[in-house]
Amino acid sequence: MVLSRPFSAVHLPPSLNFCVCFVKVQSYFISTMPSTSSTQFTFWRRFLSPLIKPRFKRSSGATLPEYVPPPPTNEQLEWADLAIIDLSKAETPEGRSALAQEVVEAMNSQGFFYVINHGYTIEQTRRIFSIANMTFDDVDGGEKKKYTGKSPAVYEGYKPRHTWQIEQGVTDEIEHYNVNHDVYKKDHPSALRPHLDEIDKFARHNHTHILTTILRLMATGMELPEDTFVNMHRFDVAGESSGGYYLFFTAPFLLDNFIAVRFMKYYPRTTEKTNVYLKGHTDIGSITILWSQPISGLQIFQKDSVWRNIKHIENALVVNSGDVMRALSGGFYKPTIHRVIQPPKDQAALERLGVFYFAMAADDVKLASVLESEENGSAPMMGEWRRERTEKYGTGSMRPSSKEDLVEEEVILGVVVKEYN
Ligand SMILES: O=C(O)CCC(=O)C(=O)O
Ligand SMILES: [Fe+2]
Repeated sequence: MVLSRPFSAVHLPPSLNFCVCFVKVQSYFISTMPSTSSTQFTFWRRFLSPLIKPRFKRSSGATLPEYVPPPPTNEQLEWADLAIIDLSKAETPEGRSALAQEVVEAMNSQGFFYVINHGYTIEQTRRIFSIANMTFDDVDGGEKKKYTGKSPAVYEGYKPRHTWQIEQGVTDEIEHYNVNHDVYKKDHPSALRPHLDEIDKFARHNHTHILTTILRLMATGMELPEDTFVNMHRFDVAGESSGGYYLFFTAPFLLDNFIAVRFMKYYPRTTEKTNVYLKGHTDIGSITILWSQPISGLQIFQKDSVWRNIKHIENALVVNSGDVMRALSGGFYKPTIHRVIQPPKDQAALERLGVFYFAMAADDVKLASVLESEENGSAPMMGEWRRERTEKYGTGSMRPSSKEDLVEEEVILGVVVKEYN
């Protein structure tokens, strides 16, 4: 540790000198913190950022290899009949109250819905898919290793293939790259750096336009004040804190918000052991925004106990809610079980590229129903839930349910979590 720079303010009055030294030592401490843990926080980074040497430069103008999406399947699968929410109608109060009812109905019937007119053009969306593809195809193994998430409790950076158990003796073929919604919070592989501003805009658009509108519609659908859920999903936790003594000195180290853009690539399976690529599950977080892509395989488990397929709609979003919305809404919005199986024959040999925005509440949000007036002491905090669920996922810790066939389960923080085969 080189102390000469942090302690270079020796000509200032002692009290000021102490402050400068304190801040600089803090800044050194924070800049060296392991970025995978929940101890590295936006507030301090923002506050001290002028004092921290940038770890990489932004640049732009690099060419982006174009990803050409494959055609949709020609096979006649059994498709789920999902509602289409036209987000452009949310611009007026009348439009919003009509859409809120549509969202409630869609959530109660299928649990998934499409969103169109979300504000991104086909060209903008295609560029994001090109960036996603490049993240897997144009980064070498050494760099991938360097940017692989260090903790199983946090989805950050790459998640390599073969880290989850699908069934006995079968692991996953899925590679991730997770980007915190605060895109500049961490360093990224060199191929991605010229495109960080574009990813940043994408994260902000997903958050401030799409997620926020959906959360408002869901609150309105429950006759709650429009911003009830939005307030729990602040883009920048620290930016909204009041700056009181406690928050200033303590809470920033405890708070974060693990909303992330996720790029995902499924590689074709070479073993015939199972056609399941991602086991039936409900999502850990609150809202999942899936940018529709043409390779089939995503299925939802419907009320008549039939798995039905999600059809691709060009430049639409496929939206669903997860465990967190169930908790916050007191069961009003229940998550729908879904899985990914091997794509149909005409697509089975293709790689399946996905782009997502996974929203979670901020770590300091208690996962209790907003309808309960009494404080629910046993409800977990978002941060605990996120860490426990993420850490246990795919480890094979689930056990067969004694009540339901083909279901495995375990109890996490007092909540029964299930997976479906
Ligand atoms: O790849 C997909 O289509 C869905 C993935 C998914 O359900 C998930 O990552 O939670
Ligand atoms: Fe999912």
